[in-house]
Amino acid sequence: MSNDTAAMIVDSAVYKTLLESTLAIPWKIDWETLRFAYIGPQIERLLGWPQGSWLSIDDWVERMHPEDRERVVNFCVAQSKAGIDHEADYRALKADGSYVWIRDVVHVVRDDDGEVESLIGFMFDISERKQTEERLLRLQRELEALSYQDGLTGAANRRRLDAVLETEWASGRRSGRPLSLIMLDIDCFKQYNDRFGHLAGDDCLRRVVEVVGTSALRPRDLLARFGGEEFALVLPETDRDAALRVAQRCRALIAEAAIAHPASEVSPLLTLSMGVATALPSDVVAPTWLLETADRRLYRAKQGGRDRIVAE
Ligand SMILES: Nc1nc2c(ncn2[C@@H]2O[C@H](COP(=O)(O)OP(=O)(O)OP(=O)(O)O)[C@@H](O)[C@H]2O)c(=O)[nH]1
Repeated sequence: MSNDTAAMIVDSAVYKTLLESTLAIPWKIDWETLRFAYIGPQIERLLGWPQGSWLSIDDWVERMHPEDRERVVNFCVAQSKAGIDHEADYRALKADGSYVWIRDVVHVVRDDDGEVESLIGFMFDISERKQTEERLLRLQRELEALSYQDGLTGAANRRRLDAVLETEWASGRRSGRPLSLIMLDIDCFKQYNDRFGHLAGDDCLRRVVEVVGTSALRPRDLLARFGGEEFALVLPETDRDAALRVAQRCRALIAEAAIAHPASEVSPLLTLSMGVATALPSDVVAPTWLLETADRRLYRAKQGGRDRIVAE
């Protein structure tokens, strides 16, 4: 044995030890036969399938989450055919039936003629990273939801109301369907607070949201807290008569809820005043027209003695 050969044998033993002692799992696939030429023994520790059970690319495909399979296989095959190094994240099936997130980093090896000869790569266990990513995504979604929600009542907040009004206005302009808005305000709420205290006032606001929330039943309807004890109900694709019926239902539901309000000037039970506005969204009038008109009508409902609806 020459010194060079002996050195090569020592080198390959060193490489093998190095490869098989890393957390990343090395592998090699022969491109012509699509069979595993090698896979690190660490694979058994990670996935539970013995080293010798990885025979062909089919074993790799079958041990992949069905939802990831098509995307990952199509992508890897296309990149390999094009001779492009690539990486893919997917869930690998463990022998116990659970899944592990894997990042496969693939190098395409070509022969002297430039033909693809084999694929070599490393599989990395990225479950922890994925879990962190998912946690962050969940937090982000929660934060997003919170930033569109009124903290006290859980109704949509002013920001969400403005955004929904804009999109529903645009949608109404396309569809030619009317958009309605009801402004609702609790009657003599100052006296309620004065009588029962601010915390009881907060509870009352929550209760009103709960009750009014059941009066508009379509998925696109939106109840938002406009500020203080004033709320807005957005009713897409709803004409004036239908909006008036929703307002009447609100009034009836609040009466049915029978929230005691002995300090009210209007009734011993809590009541609402409402202004209803309907528009055919067009380029001429802005969505603020709805807010202003409903608010003006609400003011007239207050002036007219409260506990009433003004719709024109
Ligand atoms: N508890 C509580 N009260 C609030 C909140 N926001 C606004 N208010 C109270 O709502 C009351 C609104 O008073 P006004 O604007 O005079 O209205 P009102 O007493 O309902 O009278 P009318 O609307 O004319 O019937 C004030 O006392 C505010 O302090 C809140 O988040 N919680």
